[in-house]
Amino acid sequence: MAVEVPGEVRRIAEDIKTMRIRGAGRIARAAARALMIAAQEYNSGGLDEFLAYMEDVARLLVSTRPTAVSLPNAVNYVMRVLRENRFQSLEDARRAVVEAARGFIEYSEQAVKRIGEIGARLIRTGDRILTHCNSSAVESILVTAWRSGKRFHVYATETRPRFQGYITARNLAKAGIPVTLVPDSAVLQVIETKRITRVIVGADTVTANGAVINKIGTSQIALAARLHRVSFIVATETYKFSPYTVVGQPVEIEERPPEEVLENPPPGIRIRNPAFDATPPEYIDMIVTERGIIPPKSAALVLWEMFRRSPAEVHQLRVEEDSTG
Ligand SMILES: O=P(O)(O)OC[C@H]1O[C@H](OP(=O)(O)O)[C@H](O)[C@@H]1O
Repeated sequence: MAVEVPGEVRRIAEDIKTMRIRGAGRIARAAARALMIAAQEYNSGGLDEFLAYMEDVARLLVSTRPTAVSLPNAVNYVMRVLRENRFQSLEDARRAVVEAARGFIEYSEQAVKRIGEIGARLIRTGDRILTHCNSSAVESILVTAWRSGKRFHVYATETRPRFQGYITARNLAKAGIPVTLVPDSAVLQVIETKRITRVIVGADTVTANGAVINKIGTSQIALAARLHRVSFIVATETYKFSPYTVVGQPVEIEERPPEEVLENPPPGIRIRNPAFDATPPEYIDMIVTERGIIPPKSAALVLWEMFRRSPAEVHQLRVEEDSTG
C-alpha cells in the first residue's frame, strides 16, 4: 500500500496550486522544501518503499502547476540523488535528499541576489521602468539599484486577473522606490507618454531557442516596447531554462479557472483564462541570469552547460518521467 504523504507536504502542494505560494522561483524553493519535509517525516518502511514514496511526492508536486519549468527542474534536482545513486540505508538516502533540497534552496536564494547585483548595473538614474506581474528577480534588481543610489521611477501593471502587480507596487513602495500602478491596457500609452526607458520582466520558463514564457500580457508589452525601441530585459534564474524544449517539447500554458476572470458570467458567455504567454527571442534584448547577462539566442548554451545532456538523453529522461507518471 502506498505510504501516506504528510499533511504539510500536501498543504504546500495545495498552496502552489491555488497560488498562495506563487512566483516561479518561490514555487521551486517550496517544492524542494516539500521534498525535504517528506524525507524527514518518513517513518513507515524500508529503503525501497522510501524511494517509491518519494517518487509519489515528486509527482504530486510536479502536477500542481504546468508552466513554470522551475518546478520540475527543482524536483528533478533533488530526486536525481535518489535516482542516480545506490544507497545502503534509508538514513543515507534521507540525508541525501535533505542535503540536495537545502543545496537547491540556497542556490536559488543566492541566484536571486546575484541577479539583483548584475541587473542593477543596467539601471541608470533617470530611468522610467515598466514591469509586469510580480517577479522576485525583477524586484531584486530594482531594490539593489535603488540602494546603490540610483534614482528612477517604476510603472507596475496591475496584472489581471490575479493582480500580482499590487504586490510589486507594494514591495517597491516599501523600499522607498517611486512607483505608479497602471491598468494592463494602459501599457502602450504609458510607454509612449511616460517615455519608458526600459521594460524588465521575470520568467516562468525560458525555451532552448530563447523564447520567454511569462505572465499573460508579457508578449503584448514586448510588442509595445519594440514599437517604441525600448529595451526589453528578462530577469531569471537559470533553473527556469527548460531542458524539455531542447527536444522540441512545447511548453504547456496553464489555463486557470474562469472564476478568476469573472465570478458569475452572464449566460451565453464563455471565459478563457490562460495564465502565461510566449515572447519570441526577437523581442528580447537580454536575459539577466545569476551566471551573467546573455542574449536570448544563447539559451541553448546555458542549457547545455547546466544539464550536459544530449537531446537524445533529454528525450530518454522525459520518457522515463512519463512512464513513472
Ligand atoms: O521567480 P520570480 O521572478 O519571482 O517570478 C517569475 C514569474 O512567476 C510569476 O508567475 P505566477 O504569479 O506564479 O503565475 C510571474 O509570471 C513572474 O514573472
